[in-house]
Amino acid sequence: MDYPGNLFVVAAPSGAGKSSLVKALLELDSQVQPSVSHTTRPPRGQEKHGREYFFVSAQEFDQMVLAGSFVEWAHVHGKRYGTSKKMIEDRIAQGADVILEIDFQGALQIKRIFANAVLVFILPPSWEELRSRLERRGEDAPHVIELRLQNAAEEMAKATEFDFVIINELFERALFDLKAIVHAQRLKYSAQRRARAETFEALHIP
Ligand SMILES: Nc1nc2c(ncn2[C@@H]2O[C@H](COP(=O)(O)OP(=O)(O)O)[C@@H](O)[C@H]2O)c(=O)[nH]1
Ligand SMILES: Nc1ncnc2c1ncn2[C@@H]1O[C@H](COP(=O)(O)OP(=O)(O)O)[C@@H](O)[C@H]1O
Repeated sequence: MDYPGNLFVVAAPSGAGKSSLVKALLELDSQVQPSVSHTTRPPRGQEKHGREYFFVSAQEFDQMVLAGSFVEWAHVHGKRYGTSKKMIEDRIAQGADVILEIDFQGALQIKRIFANAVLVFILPPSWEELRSRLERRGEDAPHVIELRLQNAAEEMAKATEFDFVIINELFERALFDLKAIVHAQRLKYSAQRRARAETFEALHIP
């Protein structure tokens, strides 16, 4: 499918820093809009319904699956998470750039549907640092942190299937890399559209 806006997908193991990086990007770049997913996991301390996620019951999630409302959805860390079709299609059709913060299963599904989507994987600098970031964040119970660390190895093995990998050691450096990817994709896409318009004009295709 071809839309005027770009689609960026950021995935990472829990605690690698993807939410912090995406939040910082959104503050710097008003052309990028977030996609707010639906989830069956409970909200954390400061999270608000409709801002970080739409927090829904398992039944509400089932209804959305049955209604075909998700462009992708997946089981992650024992809960379900999904991206609503309307949320992204409306925005990229209007020319906005949309960024999805989803897991690797969702990212690979998105790439099958939107071939132009740019997939970025965020890695932590080390296992020790990943654990200490999850502990310092202080939002998850110890057993939840253990489950997230157990899942991290399988998730990180998928990094090779992504278009870009960023190592989030120094935050500002990682943010610079993410901004550069967004900028490069915009330039590439606008050059492609210009070339196509010129070809159509030369061939007298309206
Ligand atoms: N497939 C899919 N994954 C999602 C979606 N929304 C969030 N996730 C992923 O679910 C995982 C857990 O997210 P969350 O509970 O917020 O924990 P965090 O990764 O520690 O911030 C992360 O890998 C998210 O990227 C979605 O709509 N679809
Ligand atoms: N480069 C970094 N150096 C040190 N701490 C970081 C860095 N990036 C993020 N953090 C911190 O690590 C914790 C996890 O980050 P978060 O963005 O919530 O990760 P994710 O969304 O990938 O689960 C947060 O407390 C965040 O402030």
